[in-house]
Amino acid sequence: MATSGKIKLVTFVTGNPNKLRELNSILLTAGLSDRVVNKDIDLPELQGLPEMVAREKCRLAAERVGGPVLVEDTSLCFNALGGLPGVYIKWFLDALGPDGLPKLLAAFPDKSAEARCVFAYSRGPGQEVKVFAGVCPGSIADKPAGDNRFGWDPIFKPDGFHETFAQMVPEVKNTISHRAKALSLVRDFLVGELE
Ligand SMILES: O=c1nc[nH]c2c1ncn2[C@H]1C[C@H](O)[C@@H](COP(=O)(O)OP(=O)(O)OP(=O)(O)O)O1
Ligand SMILES: [Mg+2]
Repeated sequence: MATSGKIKLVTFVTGNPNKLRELNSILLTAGLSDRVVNKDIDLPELQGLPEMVAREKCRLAAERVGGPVLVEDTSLCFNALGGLPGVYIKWFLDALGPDGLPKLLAAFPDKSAEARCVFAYSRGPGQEVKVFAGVCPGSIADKPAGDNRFGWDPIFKPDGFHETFAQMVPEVKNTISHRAKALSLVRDFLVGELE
């Protein structure tokens, strides 16, 4: 376990292959994708504020892996609902599906929303946890549109675009998304952290 100096590899702990694919393509352009390896460990997720969820996930991942880890937690916040479903989006999506989510906003004229991504990094068990957040403002479409490959992508339209994330080519999503914004901070940090 590295406690000082530089590290060789970081383990990105996630069970979500779509997150992994996006991370790899975003970090590839920075020449860092071969320094991040994946492990699918089912970690318990404390619920609460997004940053705390990511920090706790990271602390547990570091204990399980015994070395440098990266995790992330993603939220989808509907402004008319005071930020809900937020960190609970996974359970709302599982229960309602992408076509059920817009119905939560049926009674509200305000369809605005924010996609939020918080990455958390630690060098190992008991080590400091650093967080990197990215936000993408947008709105919730009335109906799903596009490729139904990744979560709520078919109902989220980022501001400035007429398409949902699911209708975009990956290069565009990966330039403007919540994950891309958080990963640009992660990338700058990892450049100094990796040997
Ligand atoms: O860019 C995205 N576009 C569409 N959907 C997304 C995105 N990013 C996460 N999602 C979905 C996955 C999960 O239903 C929920 C977040 O929950 P979250 O706990 O962070 O993800 P997860 O459990 O799938 O993977 P992990 O093993 O990293 O915890 O939103
Ligand atoms: Mg999860």
